[in-house]
Amino acid sequence: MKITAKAWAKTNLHLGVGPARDDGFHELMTVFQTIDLFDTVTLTTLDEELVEEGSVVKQLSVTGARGVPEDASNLAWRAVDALVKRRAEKTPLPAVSLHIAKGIPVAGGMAGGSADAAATLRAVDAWIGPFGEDTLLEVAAELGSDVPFCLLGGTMRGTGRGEQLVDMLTRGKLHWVVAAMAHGLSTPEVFKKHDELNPESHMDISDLSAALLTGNTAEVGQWLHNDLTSAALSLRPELRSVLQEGIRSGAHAGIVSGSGPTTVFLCESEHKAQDVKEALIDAGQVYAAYTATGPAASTADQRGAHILTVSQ
Ligand SMILES: C[C@@](CO)(OP(=O)(O)O)[C@H](O)COP(=O)(O)OP(=O)(O)OC[C@H]1O[C@@H](n2ccc(N)nc2=O)[C@H](O)[C@@H]1O
Ligand SMILES: Nc1ncnc2c1ncn2[C@@H]1O[C@H](COP(=O)(O)OP(=O)(O)O)[C@@H](O)[C@H]1O
Repeated sequence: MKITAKAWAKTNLHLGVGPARDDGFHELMTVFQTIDLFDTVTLTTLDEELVEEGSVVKQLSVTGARGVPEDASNLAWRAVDALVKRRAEKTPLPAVSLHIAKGIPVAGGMAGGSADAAATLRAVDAWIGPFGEDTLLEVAAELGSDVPFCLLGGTMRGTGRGEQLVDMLTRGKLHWVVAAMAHGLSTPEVFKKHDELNPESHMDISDLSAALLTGNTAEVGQWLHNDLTSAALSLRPELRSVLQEGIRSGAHAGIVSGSGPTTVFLCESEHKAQDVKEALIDAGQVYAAYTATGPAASTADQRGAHILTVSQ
């Protein structure tokens, strides 16, 4: 059996970071949105080999990016193990291989690993499920704070450590430029730097929520905000001039995506986004730039991680 699932990248239209909790995570007030860069994960059963104990994953390969682990530390591998453990029956299963085709910048604040975990949960669910949406969401939250959102997609408010999700109403599509850097940033390091710098927390999303309802891009642009900006800029001072170049070349607003170092720019139209992308590439500071729209999908069954193909 061969199952391919797809999951979108995310950005945070608002990322308010509250105090660190006893478990080390920070209380968040965030607005997630999918944007239409994506990874796919293909799970293939290796029917000649049955596994009675330990992981059913025997191989993992990655194309489209460097620096992604190809062992049991990969979030997609961990997602298979975590969901297989939830089976009521403990009968042996065929071994599987995983292949990840990356289109989402790695360690870029765009939830690439979380997207792969979410796509893998959908693939395993199609293989040996159904487990039910509640179990999938529970396992997703065990795997990482961003994984539940990657499973559901769309535009959602995230609280707690980001795993408590509520749908948000939005109108129309937003046009984005995504500027990726050659080297990623570690999320825990960015939160650590944030704690050292201790900037003011912004936990009010009412203006952004109202702007999203109008569908007016300039207004949405006015309320984009990320509390991790000072930490990301302190670790990567060159992001300041990338942000300036995006605005100079015509974007309404630019922000660091999540923990960075990817930056995202909100533009009035697809045409304007193309101009901003070219200006960013010409300025020579970014590794790659893409145009994208958010929220990513136009049909309900594709808004989060979803199955693309199943073959016997
Ligand atoms: C910052 C955000 C914003 O959406 O995304 P990225 O920019 O990484 O994509 C997320 O909060 C990242 O989520 P995710 O990447 O799933 O993080 P996790 O694996 O759960 O946690 C990794 C580490 O990040 C820190 N962390 C994460 C979430 C949170 N609410 N508080 C934290 O302090 C902790 O140091 C934790 O050990
Ligand atoms: N499937 C995966 N794709 C990308 N990175 C992964 C994956 N599994 C584990 N990782 C590890 O997670 C780190 C963070 O990657 P990623 O999820 O892309 O970034 P972010 O947390 O900034 O959104 C990477 O440096 C890599 O070591």
